[in-house]
Amino acid sequence: MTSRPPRPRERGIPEATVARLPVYLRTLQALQDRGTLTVSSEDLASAAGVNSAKLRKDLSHLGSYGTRGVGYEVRYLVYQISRELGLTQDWAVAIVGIGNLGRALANYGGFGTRGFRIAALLDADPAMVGRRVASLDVGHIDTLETVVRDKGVSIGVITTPAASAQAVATRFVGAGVSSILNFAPVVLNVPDGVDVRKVDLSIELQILAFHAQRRNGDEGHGAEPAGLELT
Ligand SMILES: NC(=O)c1ccc[n+]([C@@H]2O[C@H](COP(=O)([O-])OP(=O)(O)OC[C@H]3O[C@@H](n4cnc5c(N)ncnc54)[C@H](O)[C@@H]3O)[C@@H](O)[C@H]2O)c1
Repeated sequence: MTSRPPRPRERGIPEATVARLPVYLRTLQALQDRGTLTVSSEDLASAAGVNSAKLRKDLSHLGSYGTRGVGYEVRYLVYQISRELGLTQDWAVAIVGIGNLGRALANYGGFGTRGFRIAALLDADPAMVGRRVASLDVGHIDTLETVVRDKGVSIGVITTPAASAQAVATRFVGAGVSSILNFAPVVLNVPDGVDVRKVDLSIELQILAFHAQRRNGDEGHGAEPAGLELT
């Protein structure tokens, strides 16, 4: 597990710089929304209302110097500033499939304290759409792309039946979500660069059953010869 990066003050970043970082961030996010990939220090400085020498000095405290002739990469700078401000710890999560399991996860209060915010709940069943679960209105699966964009969803949780899971995963990936937690009993195909974690309680139970069987067998028939292991 990685330790948290030192906070701005711990790293000796001047308070005046820290105070300007949210201004740069807001400006950069507006550029990002317009699809801008890179920005020169002059353009960023004028949009943020500071002079460009000050801006370059501020960003140098973050270890960000830009590239001569290109400027700063907007997306990376958004990430760097967010990280400095400690904003990267909030992960917006969308759950798709608000049945028994999806509802249980949505109602679990422990995610928020760990930086995971359930930002959206989606389902395909018209009887479920519009219902209120865990203080959120369940949205229709057809709105997935909009919801991912508007809520900044970075982790997708799939709790649909197996037959729907691949289609949901494909839509998550298409919407730019590159971290998926899959509870459906199916192997998902995703492109390189997308992380899928699969949770399967039945596998855990089978492992427990295996050990319990060995324990019971040992009690009933005497200990196995030392060194005999299943491979
Ligand atoms: N990983 C585990 O340990 C574990 C444990 C229990 C259940 N599961 C799996 O989790 C999944 C959900 O189980 P459940 O008991 O909550 O089922 P459920 O039938 O109660 O809920 C499934 C929900 O998914 C919705 N849905 C179906 N197709 C959809 C689609 N294309 N888009 C959006 N929503 C869709 C349904 O309307 C329903 O609300 C199943 O795949 C089940 O096998 C996994």
